[in-house]
Amino acid sequence: MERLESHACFGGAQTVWKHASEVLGCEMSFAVFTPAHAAGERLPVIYWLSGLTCNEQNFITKAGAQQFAAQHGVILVAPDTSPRGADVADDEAYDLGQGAGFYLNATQGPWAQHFKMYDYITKELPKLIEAEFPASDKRSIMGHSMGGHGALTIALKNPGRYAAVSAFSPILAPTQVPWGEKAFTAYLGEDRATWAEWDATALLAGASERLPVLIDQGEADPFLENQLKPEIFAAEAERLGHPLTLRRQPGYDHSYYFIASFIGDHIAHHAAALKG
Ligand SMILES: N[C@@H](CCC(=O)N[C@@H](CSC=O)C(=O)NCC(=O)O)C(=O)O
Repeated sequence: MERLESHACFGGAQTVWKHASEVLGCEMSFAVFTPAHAAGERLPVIYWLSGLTCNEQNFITKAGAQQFAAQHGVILVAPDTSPRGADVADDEAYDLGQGAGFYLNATQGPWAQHFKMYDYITKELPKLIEAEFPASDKRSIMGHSMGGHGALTIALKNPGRYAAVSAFSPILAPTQVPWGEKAFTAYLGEDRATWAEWDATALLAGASERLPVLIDQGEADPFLENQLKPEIFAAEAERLGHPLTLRRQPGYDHSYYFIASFIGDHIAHHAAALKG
């Protein structure tokens, strides 16, 4: 593991690291904010999953989350959104390939060789974080857009592993919208039956844990109607009695200005669950 950046930040440290990922078969960068803490203290960890076109930098430079993590004594981990490199499959479009890993395990060529973001986020990364940083095994997960959906699917597929889950402007029914249909066809193939295990709305019915979901959604988000579709997820959550707080925020768009406006609420929500 190599440290690429280190900055004093709200009494703690914002660092960026590079390591050779066995699961993804490439070098990966990830960011870690570590608040001030006592020697030997182990802190809970919130994982943040970013959206299309992002890498580990977007969240740490735009969301303003560190001040709240410092207040609550939680570590923040923000990985890149896909495998990267000249040897890794890619596409010219912003919504497929590098920068668009969708937090699933691809089964189709040419993607299957490296695009195993689900295994990376749920297995390899937490193992590394809990071995190399002052991190406990208490974890929660949140994200934005493609990453908001990734956070939801990962929490739903791993009952008991995450103390809390939340999302900003998540893609909520990817098997029914253009971003998801395009990516799932490429990564998982034409057989839609194989898509359901990676769709948050489809996963709700089989969830064995009714972990409360917090979602913030901007009403002025240009992707709201065609790509995000919170109404589909909300209807399924209501049908199943799955606890959901869906906050529709008038005037806010899809950007990190929106995330920065409400990230304090999300970190407080996660900290309460992680320390409860
Ligand atoms: N370039 C595209 C849209 C790209 C975009 O809006 N990316 C979002 C995430 S979208 C869902 O996963 C993002 O987080 N961008 C990075 C940022 O720092 O804002 C287009 O123009 O349509």
